[in-house]
Amino acid sequence: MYFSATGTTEKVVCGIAKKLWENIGLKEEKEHINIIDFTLLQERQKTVEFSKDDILIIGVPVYAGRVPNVLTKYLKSIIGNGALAISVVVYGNRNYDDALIELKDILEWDGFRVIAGAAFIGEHAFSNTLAKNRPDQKDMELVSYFADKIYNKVYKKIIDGNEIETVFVKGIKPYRKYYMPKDEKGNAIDIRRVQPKTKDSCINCKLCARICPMGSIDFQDVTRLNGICIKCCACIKKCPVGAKYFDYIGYLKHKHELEIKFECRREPEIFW
Ligand SMILES: Cc1cc2nc3c(=O)[nH]c(=O)nc-3n(C[C@H](O)[C@H](O)[C@H](O)COP(=O)(O)O)c2cc1C
Repeated sequence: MYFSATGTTEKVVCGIAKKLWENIGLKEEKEHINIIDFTLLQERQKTVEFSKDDILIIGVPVYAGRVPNVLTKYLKSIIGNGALAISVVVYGNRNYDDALIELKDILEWDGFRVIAGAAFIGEHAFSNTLAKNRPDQKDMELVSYFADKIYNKVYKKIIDGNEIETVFVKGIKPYRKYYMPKDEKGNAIDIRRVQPKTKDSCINCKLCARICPMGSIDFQDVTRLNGICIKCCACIKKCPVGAKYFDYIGYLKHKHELEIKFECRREPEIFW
């Protein structure tokens, strides 16, 4: 299961699932694997329930150092019934702060047994240069290694007949506040009300309206918003003619600051 507005979380979660099912030796993958992409609003209106024999691999991007708050209600509605879970967060090379521990806590609240966790890095949604093209080949090698570790942990315990241990992941409780960017004078830059604009070059293909995770872009008039914008940047990064953009000065400064301050490559962290 994943939420992935710009595709990086999807790549990591599907990479782990693919390697895990290769290790298990599943041939007819469709019989055993169920992919739930809950990026779109209509998918988040369905109920999802697991059984004790399932393994869930679930990933969300890090927004403001936490699990995206618009997803909390949906994530808390998943019914675990004692299934095993692997929690994954993907962040844009700044930090994942308390997102991984928060996701693990939500899964436990749902009734899952969380046996592994990971924080991977994906190209930052705001930028075309920060963590560019990640997860890359090196990241995907670690994805495979992580899947091997999960396989060994589960397989060995099943053979030995022991309970599979739950995992400790990095993070602080109580969780820190949502990360808020600051201007040069130290004042908070609030980008919550910022909305994307549309250039005249828009070809009205409606892709942005179809992929908006909040269903907020008006289908009849794609320059209008009918709901909230979470700044996921799906409409910006996926527009075939580059017609969507943000021009709010505080947002642009924050993006520029991130690109400079967090230029140095960070590496994924895995826990099992
Ligand atoms: C609203 C918003 C807030 C974000 N906050 C953070 C953050 O706190 N730390 C960080 O390193 N990356 C942050 N990012 C970057 C995303 O975590 C990163 O781009 C991720 O790869 C996006 O996942 P996706 O491609 O699956 O949508 C943020 C992105 C958005 C859209």
